[in-house]
Parts: sequence; structure tokens; C-alpha cells
Amino acid sequence: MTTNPQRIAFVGGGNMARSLIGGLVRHGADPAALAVAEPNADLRDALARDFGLSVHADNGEAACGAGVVLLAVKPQVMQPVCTALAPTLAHKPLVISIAAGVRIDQIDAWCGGGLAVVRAMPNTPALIGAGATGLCANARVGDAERAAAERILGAAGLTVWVEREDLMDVVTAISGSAPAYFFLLVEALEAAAVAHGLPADAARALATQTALGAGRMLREDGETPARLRERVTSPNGTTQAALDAFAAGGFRDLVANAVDAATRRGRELSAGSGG
Ligand SMILES: NC(=O)C1=CN([C@@H]2O[C@H](COP(=O)(O)OP(=O)(O)OC[C@H]3O[C@@H](n4cnc5c(N)ncnc54)[C@H](O)[C@@H]3O)[C@@H](O)[C@H]2O)C=CC1
Ligand SMILES: O=C(O)[C@@H]1CCC=N1
Repeated sequence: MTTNPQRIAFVGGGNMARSLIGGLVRHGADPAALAVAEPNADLRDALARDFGLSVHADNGEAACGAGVVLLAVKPQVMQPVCTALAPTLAHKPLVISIAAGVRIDQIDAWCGGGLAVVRAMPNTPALIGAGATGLCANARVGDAERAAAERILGAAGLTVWVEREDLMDVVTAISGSAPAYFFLLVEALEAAAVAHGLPADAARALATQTALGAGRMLREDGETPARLRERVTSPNGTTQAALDAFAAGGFRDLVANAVDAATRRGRELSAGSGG
């Protein structure tokens, strides 16, 4: 077997793998240096058609000789997938896992031990190059491996290194899972507008564009979120009335509870009570 340090093998070809592969290809990665293993034949065909990379039904075949093996399966199947792959990883590639709640030491042990492992937590906006990914590495990850992990995840958006692995569960709660919170807010705004008589398509368009505009201001204006909020809020005006209603409903506590719940669930997954 020849090892090709440039070759990246994805194990699991679902939503997140597709997002990351799309980012790499958009950034000029050579599809010939990319492989994916995926049991679902329709997904394999779609990945081969859309990106021109090599697709495999067998995980070991895809990972064989790869310089980077990126594990993109669900947390619940991570252990059997890694254990079965371990003999193929004897050449000690860089292993990157994007699974929620699966610890670096678990990945390392299941994959045979002694590996450089990066745990990454991306999110679905990676699909359009607007992802946010938290990264954490074990001590075997050197500068070259860090750069490789940053290049792969960075092709799909922003990357932030976190030095303490125990913080990865809260990263999962505030970026990995969080697109869903913003989508929920837009759903709720739409429903409220429709209840007031606004046509559904107008409600969708206005709420969606407002989410985009607010997101861009957060990134581009340079002001704090609090200051941006204050700028919208005229004294005794409509925004103040809405914010008072949010406060009366315990909005900040509700968000804190949601982040606690997601963080706890991440810890449960890593403790193996995943289900
Ligand atoms: N969906 C999200 O927003 C995010 C997901 N993640 C993590 O990414 C990972 C993948 O999630 P998704 O892409 O959303 O799930 P998904 O279900 O779309 O993809 C997982 C893929 O793994 C394949 N698979 C199942 N058993 C396999 C096996 N034994 N060997 C190889 N492939 C196998 C499935 O057929 C599926 O296509 C999970 O660990 C999740 O925690 C991380 C960040 C965000
Ligand atoms: O819901 C989940 O468990 C995964 C991890 C972060 C986003 N989706």
C-alpha cells in the first residue's frame, strides 16, 4: 500500500461530508485526491456525479493509504466504524472526526491508538461556504496536521481552535446545532406574521432577508450585538415593545436552557449513553 499524504478519505457521505467536499472542490482541491465511503448507493452516485471524486462502499478501501481520514458518520456508529477501520490506519494518517460528543481519546483508541486526531464541529452553513467550525487537537497533531485540518474545514467557512476539549460540547451547542435555532426563530416570525394576515410568501421573504441582513451586520459592522440591537430600538417604540415581551417570556433564560440541554446531550453521547 502506498500512502498519499495529499489524499483525503471521507468515511460517511451524508450531509456534512457533502458540505465539506463541496467546500474543498470549490477551493480548487483535485477531486482525484478525494475519496468517500458511503453504504447508500444513491448517495455514492450523487457524490461521484457532482464532484467527480472516487466513491466506495467499503470504508477500508476509501481510507487505504490516505493522508487524512475524515470520519463523518453518526456518533452512534462511530465505535464499530473506527474499530473495523483500525487495521487500515496502521500507516497513522491524520484522523479528523466531526461527530458530536465523541471524544478524541475514544476516536484514538477505537482507531488503534497512537494517532494524531482532530475533533471538529462544523455546521450546515458549510454547504454554502458560510460554516463555522470549532477545532480541537490531541498532542500528536503537529503544525502540518493543524494546517491540513484548517485547510479542510476552512474551505467551508470560519474555523476557531479550542484548546480545551471539554469546551467542544458547548461549541456544538452554540454553532453546530445553532443554525436550527435561527431557523426556528424565522419559522416563528413567519407564523406570527401570517397570524396577523400577512401572506405567507411575503412573511417568508421579509423574515429571511432580515435574518440575512442581521447576520451580515453582525459580521461586517464591527459593533457588538448589544449595540446593534440598541440602534434598532427607538425609545418607547415598536422594538422596545417586542423586546419587553421577549424579556417577560424569559428569552435569555430559555436560550441558556437550550444551550445547557445541547451541551448535556453532547456529554451523554461521549459517555456512551447515546442511543
Ligand atoms: N448535521 C449537522 O448539522 C452536523 C452534524 N455533525 C456530525 O456529522 C456527522 C454526520 O452527520 P450528518 O452528515 O448530518 O449525517 P448523515 O446521516 O447525513 O450522514 C451520515 C452518513 O453516514 C453513512 N453511514 C452509516 N453507517 C455507515 C458506516 N458504517 N460506514 C460509512 N458510512 C456510514 C450514512 O449512510 C450517512 O450517509 C455526525 O456525527 C454529526 O454529529 C456535525 C456538525 C453539524
Ligand atoms: O444534532 C446533532 O446531534 C448534530 C450535531 C450538531 C448538529 N447536528
